[in-house]
Amino acid sequence: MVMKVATPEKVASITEKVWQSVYGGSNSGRHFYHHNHHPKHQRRYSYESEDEYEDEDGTIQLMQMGAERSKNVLILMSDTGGGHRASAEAIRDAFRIEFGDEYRIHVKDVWKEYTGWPLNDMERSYKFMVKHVQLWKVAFHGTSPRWIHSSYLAAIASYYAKEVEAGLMKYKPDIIISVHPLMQHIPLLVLKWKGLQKKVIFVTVITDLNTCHPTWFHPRVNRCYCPSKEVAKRALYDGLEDSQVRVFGLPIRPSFARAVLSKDDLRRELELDPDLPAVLLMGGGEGMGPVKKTAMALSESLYDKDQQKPMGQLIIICGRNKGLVSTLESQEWMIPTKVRGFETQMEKWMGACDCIITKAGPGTIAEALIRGLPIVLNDYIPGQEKGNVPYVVDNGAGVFTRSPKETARIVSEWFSTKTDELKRMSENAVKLAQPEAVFDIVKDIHELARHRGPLANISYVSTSAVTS
Ligand SMILES: CCCCCCCC/C=C\CCCCCCCC(=O)OC[C@H](CO[C@@H]1O[C@H](CO)[C@H](O)[C@H](O)[C@H]1O)OC(=O)CCCCCCC/C=C\CCCCCCCC
Ligand SMILES: O=c1ccn([C@@H]2O[C@H](COP(=O)(O)OP(=O)(O)O)[C@@H](O)[C@H]2O)c(=O)[nH]1
Repeated sequence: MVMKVATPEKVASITEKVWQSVYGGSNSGRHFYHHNHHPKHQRRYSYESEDEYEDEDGTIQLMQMGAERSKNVLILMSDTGGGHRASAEAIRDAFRIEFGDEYRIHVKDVWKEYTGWPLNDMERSYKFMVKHVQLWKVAFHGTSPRWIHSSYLAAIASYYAKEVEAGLMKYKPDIIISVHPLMQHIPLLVLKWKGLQKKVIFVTVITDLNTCHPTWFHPRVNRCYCPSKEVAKRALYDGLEDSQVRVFGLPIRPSFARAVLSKDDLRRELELDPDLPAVLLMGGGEGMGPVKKTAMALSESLYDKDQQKPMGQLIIICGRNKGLVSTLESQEWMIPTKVRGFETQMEKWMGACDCIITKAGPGTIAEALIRGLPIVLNDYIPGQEKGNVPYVVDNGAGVFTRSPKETARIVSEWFSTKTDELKRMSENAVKLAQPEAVFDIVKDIHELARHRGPLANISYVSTSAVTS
């Protein structure tokens, strides 16, 4: 039985009252802990027959003695781009849909919460590096050899061992899922040093479609979920065994996979023109790439000068790029145009449109394929996104051009003289889509957990043994 009661700081007194109402009498002999985020605080985690800790929303969870305990799943991610969080949330939602209360999911950037530089600042460092493309190229390719990244990450692991340990143990994970290239080596080393490697299930879910960085492949994971055959080949080449590798697709939010959406209804809801074909323009979670130039070119090309009326409409989603929103909001448009910031219901905007223009982000590509949107790729980040271009183009689901004018020309042809090409690409996109991937992944993890038997008796005792 799981009880939800009120929240954080007065934990001990409230919790004691609830314990009394559940068990009666005193709670002596049981441990109640204040969850202080500071890593230096020593904690003791007892995990056998009762359980109490803070939930995602700050609520305290109590488990009754002898009751079947929900299994804790910790999903490790970082907001370097928008794709890792989107995949993590997709996995969380699929667990809830498939298994309800059987699993308790925590989506966390443990590095940010618990460690120090450079791990706690990856978002900013990454943004800086990808803005200076040459720097990112050197970092990406320079760290590809295993001996370089393994020794680098091992050094960081030993420096931050205690903090990482505290960050992981706060969630008492039975299962750890990494959806980030830099979150295999460090946690696996810390688990090994703590003697927990065989008790905690550790899986990697790769969120790059093709040319991913070798840090994704760690030989000691229980499973490595690859989104494509190309990535699986790389995993096997890098030393993983067949038994570790599964290919289901890239995990996309269930709202994309299972929603039945009508374009007419969506256009009404989103206040779009009901009849004009619509193009969606975006640049990942951070609004990257040549968005402004492309928008201006589209405003020209989708205006029919002879008939003096628009032949299409434009929706621009800028993600977290607030500067881009304000620049675009101050422009004048010749066609109906909507400028939006970060949207939480991407499936609706994609469902209301007829094609998409985006940089080669794997999340956006996989979502667009599910919605059957032909794709114009207008940019890619060197390294991990480079291989996404042939993935889309060679499968006939889209085209690649860096030129905003060329992009605008292609879209205006799709909306006028080349509607058959648009239709064909849309069909190819649907063929390539893997909407069920996220469900296949969580079912496979569930099977792993079932075969592992009862996971409930891991005794998490925070010690200084790791660092010493
Ligand atoms: C001998 C030559 C040495 C070269 C000198 C380099 C020094 C090290 C500096 C930086 C390390 C760079 C790490 C590169 C590995 C990156 C692996 C990778 O694929 O990362 C991708 C992610 C971002 O995710 C992607 O986002 C995309 C969208 O924007 C898209 O969605 C894609 O699909 C996603 O996969 O990148 C990162 O998370 C990089 C974070 C950079 C952190 C930089 C910290 C700087 C300082 C020290 C490094 C600490 C970690 C060391 C790791 C070194 C070994 C890999
Ligand atoms: O306003 C926005 C913009 C983007 N996204 C999501 O952010 C992810 C972007 O991931 P991608 O891999 O395409 O690129 P990244 O942002 O990692 O560069 C996708 O799931 C998008 O649907 C979103 O939810 N709202």
